[in-house]
Parts: sequence; C-alpha cells; structure tokens
Amino acid sequence: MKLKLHNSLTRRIEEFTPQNPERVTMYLCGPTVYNYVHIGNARPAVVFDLLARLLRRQYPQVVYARNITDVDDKINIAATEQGVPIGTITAKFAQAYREDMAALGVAPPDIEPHATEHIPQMIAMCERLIADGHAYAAENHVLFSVDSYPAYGQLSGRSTEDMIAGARVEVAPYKKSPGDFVLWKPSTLDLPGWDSPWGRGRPGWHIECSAMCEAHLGDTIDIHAGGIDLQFPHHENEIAQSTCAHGGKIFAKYWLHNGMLNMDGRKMSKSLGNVLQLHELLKLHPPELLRFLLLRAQYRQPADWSESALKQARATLDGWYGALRDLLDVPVDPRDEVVPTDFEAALCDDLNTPEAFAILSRLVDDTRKAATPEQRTSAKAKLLGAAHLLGLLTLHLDPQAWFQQNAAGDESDVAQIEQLVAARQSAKQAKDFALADSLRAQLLALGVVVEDSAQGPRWKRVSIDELA
Ligand SMILES: Nc1ncnc2c1ncn2[C@@H]1O[C@H](COP(=O)(O)OP(=O)(O)OP(=O)(O)O)[C@@H](O)[C@H]1O
Ligand SMILES: [Zn+2]
Repeated sequence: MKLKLHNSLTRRIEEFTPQNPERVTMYLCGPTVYNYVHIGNARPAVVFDLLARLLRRQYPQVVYARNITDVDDKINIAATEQGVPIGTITAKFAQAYREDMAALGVAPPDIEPHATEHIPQMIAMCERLIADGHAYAAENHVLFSVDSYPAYGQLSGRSTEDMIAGARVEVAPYKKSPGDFVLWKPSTLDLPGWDSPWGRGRPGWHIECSAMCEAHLGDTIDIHAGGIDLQFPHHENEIAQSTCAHGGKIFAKYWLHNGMLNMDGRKMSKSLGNVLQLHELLKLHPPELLRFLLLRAQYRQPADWSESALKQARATLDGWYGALRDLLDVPVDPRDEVVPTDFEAALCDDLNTPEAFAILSRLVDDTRKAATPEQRTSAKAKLLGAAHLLGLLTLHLDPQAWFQQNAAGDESDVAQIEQLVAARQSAKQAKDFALADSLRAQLLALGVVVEDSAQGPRWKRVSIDELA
C-alpha cells in the first residue's frame, strides 16, 4: 500500500519512495536528558513509533535511530546545581526516558546514539567544513558560515533577516555574519570538554545530530523527523552542515514535523513552565490512555491536553474493552489478526489517525453486530489487528484488567476487592440484603462499583467525579 507523507521541505504530501527499499533509514531528534520529559516530548516518540510500525509492514529492513543528547548547556547547568558530573544526570534521565517510552508502548529504536560517543565524528565534520570554506575557526570557536550555503533557510522558508531576528542570535565579535552558528565552542575546566584542534571544547547541539546521522545512517537518509519547534534553527542548521559536509548531497529526503501539544492554548514547554511530567502522569493514568491521547489528533495538528479529553478517551477505551470482554469466549491467535485495508489506508494517508480511530470505533460496533461464531471471530480478528497496529488494546487477553487496574495501572488491592465482591454475592444469595448493601458501600468507598451481569458480578473502578 502506498504511503504518503507530508514533506516539510516541499510543503506537500508526497508518495514515500525510499532510496533503497531494502534498507529504509529514519532519524528522530531525541531528548536532551537533564530532567524527566513532559507529555509533549512523548508526542514525537509515539507518533514516529507508529510510522516505524507502518514502514516495517512494508519494507524488510527499517533502521530507525533516535538519539540521546547527553551534552548540552542545560545539562551542565543541572550538573553544577546538583554538584554531580553530567554523566550522573544524563544516565539517570536517559534510563527514565527509555522506561517511560516503554510504558507508552514505544518500541526501542534500532539505534540509540549518544552525542558524547560521537565527538571524533563531530570534530571530523567541523574540519571538513573548514577545509571546504563552509566554516571557520575564531577565538576557539568553530562557526558555520551561512553565506557559504545559498539554500540556507529553505526548510523553514524564512529570509535571513527573519531567521536572525527569530532566533535572537547572539551578536558575537568573532562572527563574520550575524546568522553564523556555533559548531564547536570552548569549555572552561569546570565544564565537560574534549581536546580538539581549536582547544578543549564541546560541540554545539546541531552538529551532534548531523554527525550521528552520518555515522549510523549514511550521507543521505530517507526520513528525518522531529517536533515543528525544531524546524528552525535546529533542522535548518543540520541541513546546512550535512549538505555542505557531503559535497552537496541531499541530507534527508523527507522531513516530518509533529505539531505541538498545548496546554491552555500554549505549547507545553519547560521554559513556559506549563508542563506535566510523563513520569508523574504514568502514576495517575493507565499508559494506554496516554498513548491513545497522543495519537488521537493527526500528528501535524496542534493537540490540546485537558481533563475533558482524558475523560473522553477513558470512556472510548472503556467501550472498546467492554466489547472485548464480551468476546472473551472467542480466541484469536495473534497470527490470525487482520489489519483491515481501509484502516491501513487511513494511516498510509499521512498518518490520518482521526480517520483510523473512526474506523476502529466502527470495528467495535461490528463485533457487537456479529451473530454467528464465524462473524464474531472475524470481527475480533479485525479489531485486534487494527488496534495492535496503533499499539492499543494490549490487554486484550484479559480485558477485565483494563477496568480493574487503578489509575496507576496498579492491581495490588485486587484480592481485597474480589473478597468483598464474593462476600456481597454470598450475602445476596443468602438474601441478607442489609449485609450486601453494606458490602456494596465498602466497595464504593474503595472506588469500585459492581454490576450484576449474566456471567455473575463484574466490578470496575470509577473515579471520584464519576461517583458524584
Ligand atoms: N509541547 C510539545 N509538543 C510536542 N512535541 C514537543 C513539545 N515540546 C517539545 N517537543 C519535542 O520533544 C522532543 C524532545 O525535545 P527536547 O528534549 O529538546 O525538549 P525541549 O525542546 O527542551 O522541550 P521544551 O520545549 O519543553 O524545553 C523534540 O522532538 C521536540 O520537538
Ligand atoms: Zn536533532
């Protein structure tokens, strides 16, 4: 099935044609690891995880790299404040990032390059750029000369004046032109640094990604992805460096950018302070609910984080898991799951997840309408095939667990609840309604409601405001 993607470079939806169908390459700018990430930072990881899943269905080998930025001034500040080496901070938060992504069902990338492990490649790239007249050394810095690359600004479609104003670039005496940006900068002894032809120093952020792409994926990659906030200056600068370091070869054929996750109409960002840490949210909500919310809007559109969106998502997933619970008697082998054609077509249309979610809801309805055993099996196979491609309905073998996990996905009090439910059932059978009612009240106090179904009592957790 033909995959179509919006390419920020041409500002058009294009058919995806890899350079080499035997080896598709994709790079995503990963996190700068000095703190727990916020839920906005998880949007690119989840969205491009979905793209990787789609690509893997179509191509025999997809090499997906998502880097870790483990040298950066923000990390240095955090390390100084806490009085520890940067490695202590970066190791801790890189690991936290991996764990949080795994909780969201994001598959680990094929390659996870760390910036600090590619310093020689960065230095070599700087030397090549200097030799070819695209960069110059000045006062222990190396700067990229934007005037040496006439196509500079093509990705963001900005004029040089806009770019300089927008980036609030530092006017430094050693710059030949105000738009020139840093490839390498000097480090004082209290800062992390590496020996280089320009003295002890450290890389600028942009050269890190260019060097890691080159080292692992080659001079030209198929897809480069990241948040729209990185389009300028980060991606513009990556293009300038890589293209000039590779004799004009195109750096990335397709540039994909996700829209921002907003809170109260503004980008969720550490600098604005309106962030919800994913690490904390995972203690409050089932991870699948968060994945659902991050995929619900089409990836290029801005998305809003709100309590009402959370509630709606929960209700939808309750409905889907309710349908699966009614199909417990229908076993479906994972190899028999089917991804319906219209569902895959929606995703292949520039990851049209709103359409894919609408189809999923129809597939849920189809399971309810299915009458014969064959129809029920076929409807369940399609529902699971579709949902699993999105990384949803992962609790399909035990749908009741969806209703019984408490907010944090913790099931530690289940035994106690089941005892109360069983005691209430015995009381009802013994027609001791006073006792049954008091047990129901005890369960309510634990945030649990009991429904009497044909298969016996079923319980689920509800939130305080649902009870009100
Ligand atoms: N609110 C957001 N919504 C969606 N993606 C975001 C958001 N904020 C950052 N990103 C993306 O998260 C990824 C990791 O970025 P990085 O670690 O550099 O975060 P950051 O830019 O420092 O975050 P912040 O803007 O909060 O300071 C990038 O691809 C970036 O585009
Ligand atoms: Zn990058």
